[in-house]
Amino acid sequence: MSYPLLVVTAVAAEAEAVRAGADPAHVVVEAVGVGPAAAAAGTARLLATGDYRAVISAGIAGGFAGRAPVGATVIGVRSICADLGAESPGGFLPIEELGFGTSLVSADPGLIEAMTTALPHAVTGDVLTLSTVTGTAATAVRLAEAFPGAVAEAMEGFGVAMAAGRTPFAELRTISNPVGPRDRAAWRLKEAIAALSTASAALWTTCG
Ligand SMILES: O=C(O)c1cccc(C(=O)CC[C@H]2O[C@@H](n3cnc4c(=O)[nH]cnc43)[C@H](O)[C@@H]2O)c1
Repeated sequence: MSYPLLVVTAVAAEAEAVRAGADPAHVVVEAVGVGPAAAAAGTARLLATGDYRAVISAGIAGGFAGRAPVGATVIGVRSICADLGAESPGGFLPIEELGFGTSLVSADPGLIEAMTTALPHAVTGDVLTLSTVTGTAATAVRLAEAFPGAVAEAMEGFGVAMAAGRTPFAELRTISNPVGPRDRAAWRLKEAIAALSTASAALWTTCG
């Protein structure tokens, strides 16, 4: 028998949605906190204390205009830490240009294939990880231009991916709000959580 799949979320509401329809013998779901540091620390702790065949970072996210609308399901092919680097007079310098490693983790191709088969209507693309949620149109435009493959932004994927190391990794998101001017009251939390539950249940039929 193979090891279970580990799904890491930020908050309990996301974990409950992901658990829907999952067999706990095959899928373990844990909420570890908001942001890349909490995500990395929580994932590392879980991987050090149990055996898992793969790790998925799952939850809600902001969607880039014209790429992932509110209510969409997103499969992250790459998780990119968009604010890891340095400012310079000429603009943002990613960590790669500083010579200190990587800001990008590619998802496991086998997981992506299984997820796109289970979720044929999902949007596939890069998911940005940010410690600060985008709250202005100017930042949304800057990020969309700097990351043409980015369809969504959230706060945990890259942290989970870095902790996963050689364990196969992927990111699953459902869109609660557009990336742009902050309007927390307009976030479609209920709809995004429902979409996360539906997507997860579909996923467990093939990946669970
Ligand atoms: O208040 C609630 O009921 C509730 C239920 C589920 C989730 C939440 C959250 O606040 C989760 C925070 C989580 O959301 C991700 N997220 C969502 N939109 C964005 C965004 O535009 N930019 C960055 N992150 C976003 C993020 O991963 C947070 O961990 C509340």
